[in-house]
Amino acid sequence: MMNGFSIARVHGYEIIDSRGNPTVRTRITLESGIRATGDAPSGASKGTREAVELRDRDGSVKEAVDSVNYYISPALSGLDVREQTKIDELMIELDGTENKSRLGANAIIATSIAVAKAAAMSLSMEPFMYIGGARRHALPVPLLNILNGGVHAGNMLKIQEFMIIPVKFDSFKEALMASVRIYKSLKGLVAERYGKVYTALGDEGGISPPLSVTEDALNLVYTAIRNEGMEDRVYMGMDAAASDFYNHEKGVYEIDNGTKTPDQMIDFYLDIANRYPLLYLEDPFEEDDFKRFSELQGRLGKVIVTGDDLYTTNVKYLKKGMETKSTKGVIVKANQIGTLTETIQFFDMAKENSIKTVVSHRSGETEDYFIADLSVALNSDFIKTGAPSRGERTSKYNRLLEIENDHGLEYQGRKLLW
Ligand SMILES: O=C(O)[C@@H](CO)OP(=O)(O)O
Ligand SMILES: [Mg+2]
Repeated sequence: MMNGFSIARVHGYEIIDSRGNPTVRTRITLESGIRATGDAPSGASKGTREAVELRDRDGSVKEAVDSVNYYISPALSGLDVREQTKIDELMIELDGTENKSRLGANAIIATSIAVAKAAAMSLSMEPFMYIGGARRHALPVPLLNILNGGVHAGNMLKIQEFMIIPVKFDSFKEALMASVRIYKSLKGLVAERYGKVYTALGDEGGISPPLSVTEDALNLVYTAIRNEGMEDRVYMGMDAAASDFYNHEKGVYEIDNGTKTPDQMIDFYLDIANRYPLLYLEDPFEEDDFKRFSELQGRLGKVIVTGDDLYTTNVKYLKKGMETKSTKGVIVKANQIGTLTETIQFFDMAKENSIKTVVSHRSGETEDYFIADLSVALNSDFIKTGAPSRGERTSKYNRLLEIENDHGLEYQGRKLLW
């Protein structure tokens, strides 16, 4: 039956992401006249098990846009926009492949997000309240990637992300403002040590100084934390994104101007955790080495070893990770799996098993702040959304500030000190 919640039109078109690459935007128009959009973000250091982002040979996403306009649109027309699960399942069925390679995960996730936003709007609800329902809502601890390496930067650092984690604060705002001070202090340090010309930013807005050795980057970040007198309240994190510097033929990691065997990598991380206040370590090994993730997690105690490329937001691989006790943390990226429904299933499975959750952006983002709402909706422990310096990252931070300002929710930081 047609009502105000019925989908009148689903329209896809190309926009650009933060690297200037074309990506998919879906706009949903309801019979009531309400309109909402959803954008597909895009990764650079992708896991091989991710759902497929359809990209044409010329770099455009015209084929994915066609999927929205010629396949998804007619199938969704007339459906009640509040039926998120039914709509997501319909798109999965319409695609018919294991990895969403026919319609494209970019076409499907943009639509899935637009559906949720349109439903929230038509109920006059904040997206986080609509998606989270009766769940407890709280503000996540941000993992701020303030120094960039790997495939996100032009330097020779192999570790992709060096993060600060403002845990011991009473509010999200205080935590964020302290982090901004550390970020600025880092920028000053780099200018002082290498010259201002070296304060260029990487893809996620972190400084990308001309370094090649992990230790130098860690030292810079820790010095910035200490310069601000924050060493008792702010921890450190890294995303190695190790699949990107693993040499499959030789079975070694190419890092710090040399190579390390997987066992040497374990010692390398243990040593870092001994000398720095490391709380978080993402993708320390290549994406098939569940066994070493588990060994490292066992030996690192309280450090949250986290799987990103390891799981690709897919319950199938999370189950495997749980069997092998591979990690205490998971990255949650909606476009890795392709629908909101599957993303939430993955999130819930992690949470039910006491695994720490990190709702995350991609290195190619748009200004849409949807993941900020998603993190609050699901009561995620962390949000990973880059440095506090570029619009596509600050839109998420500013949305979290807005939610805190308007709803005064609790900050997850103190609770994390288990
Ligand atoms: O590895 C990661 O965690 C992400 C986001 O930081 O990078 P990308 O989107 O390039 O996969
Ligand atoms: Mg990662």
